[in-house]
Amino acid sequence: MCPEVSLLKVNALSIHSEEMNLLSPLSFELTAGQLTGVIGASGSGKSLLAQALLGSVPRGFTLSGEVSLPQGKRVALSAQSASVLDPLRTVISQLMRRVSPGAGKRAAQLQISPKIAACYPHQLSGGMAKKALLAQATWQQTDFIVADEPCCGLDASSATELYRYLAKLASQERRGVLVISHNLKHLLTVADDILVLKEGLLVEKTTPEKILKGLCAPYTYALWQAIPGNWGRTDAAVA
Ligand SMILES: Nc1ncnc2c1ncn2[C@@H]1O[C@H](COP(=O)(O)OP(=O)(O)OP(=O)(O)O)[C@@H](O)[C@H]1O
Repeated sequence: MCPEVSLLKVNALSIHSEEMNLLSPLSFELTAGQLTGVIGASGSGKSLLAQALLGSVPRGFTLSGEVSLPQGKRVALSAQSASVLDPLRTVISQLMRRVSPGAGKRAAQLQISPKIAACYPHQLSGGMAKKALLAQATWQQTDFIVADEPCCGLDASSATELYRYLAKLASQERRGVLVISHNLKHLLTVADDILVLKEGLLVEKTTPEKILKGLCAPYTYALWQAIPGNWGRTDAAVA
């Protein structure tokens, strides 16, 4: 078994203006070879955190704090919206610009069909666009991948397949993978750690094991109770 190497350190990262805090100072570490989930209600700051990790903030806001990576390590973002794709290029021509050795194998795993490959962005369904966005991030062969809602819009079996693929990127390729998701049920299955955000604040960094035992913050527990099938349940230990 490979020893775990700390890959990415976040120290007091925040997004703010004179009037408001969008992301309050938060600190955590992400580890190579692990999949970390980010969960929280809509508007809790998940996408802002993803952008902040890559040094980007909304116009009029300031980024403070530090994101440090070992020298030579890089981060790729699989964005939430397909608007980041070049509207004038087919998916395959955009992917080939980032191609690297081994990309063919990953294309097969991600099942980028010839149909998706040949599409211009406006011709993609929501799920097809998600696969194209994730492929674009993984093909860059970076040491760290941030995937913002990679499975939103996918059918259940494609989503399960994609979560398994993300977990393999971490466990087999020893990459650090951060997955932002509304789907706590999937994250409980694949994540090593889970960051819980609420209104721009980091509630806690916890683990699926702790959540399933109910050993978590009340807000995290409420998210667990919101999973269809858990409504009204108070026995987290048998999720
Ligand atoms: N450009 C912006 N200017 C001002 N406020 C913004 C901007 N972008 C995001 N926000 C605010 O920051 C907060 C967090 O937004 P963010 O997109 O990170 O939420 P999220 O947790 O990813 O939500 P969702 O799950 O719905 O995608 C929201 O209240 C949002 O209104």
